[in-house]
Amino acid sequence: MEKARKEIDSIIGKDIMVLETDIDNIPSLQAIVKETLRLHPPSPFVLRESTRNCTIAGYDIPAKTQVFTNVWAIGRDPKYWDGPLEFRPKSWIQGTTLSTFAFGSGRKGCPGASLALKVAHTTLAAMIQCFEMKAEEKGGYCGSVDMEEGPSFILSRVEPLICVPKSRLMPFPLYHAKY
Ligand code: HEM
Repeated sequence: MEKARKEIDSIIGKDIMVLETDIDNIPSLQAIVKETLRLHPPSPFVLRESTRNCTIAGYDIPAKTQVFTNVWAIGRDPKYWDGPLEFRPKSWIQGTTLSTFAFGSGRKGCPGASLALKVAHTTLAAMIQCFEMKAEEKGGYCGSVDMEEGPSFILSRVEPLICVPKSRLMPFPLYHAKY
């Protein structure tokens, strides 16, 4: 997060607010979003129905069977990821050939993926630029976040995240200053 903040401060500065068009120049921000989607895909399963009898990984699947792909487990598989349970955005910056399945894949893949990424990148960039966040834990603000997830088809944390934002910049006058 600190690396992304430094990139935003050095590329965009503190006088104007980060915009969607700046995102291509902030690689660490894109890496943070990809790494978050790898470890915590909002939709942990992708569902398909087999059109004919087939065999997948040694399992015989009859036609018309619903098959769940466990996107959450693929993102944490030690066969593919070094330190799979650690949050390592760096591996995306170093140019991994791997990808995230958080948006599914193929013809039925999420049609909203590029919109979702644009919104996530721009919102996160503005939050990092404008605020320092402190996470609340058991009555105090310790700065760490409990990411334990509860069982569900849409992943959410067991403990809700409560953050206190501390302003670093005044966004609105800065935003207007660009026009
Ligand atoms: C972080 C945000 C999002 C995530 C993680 C996400 C994830 C997914 C996943 C995993 C699927 C199933 C893909 C598959 O079966 O291969 C899906 C389908 C879909 N998503 Fe998203 N999505 C997101 C945002 C959006 C947005 C912003 C929109 C619309 C503006 C959208 C619209 C759809 C639609 C319409 C489908 C069904 C596609 C079909 O059945 O052919 N999604 N999404």
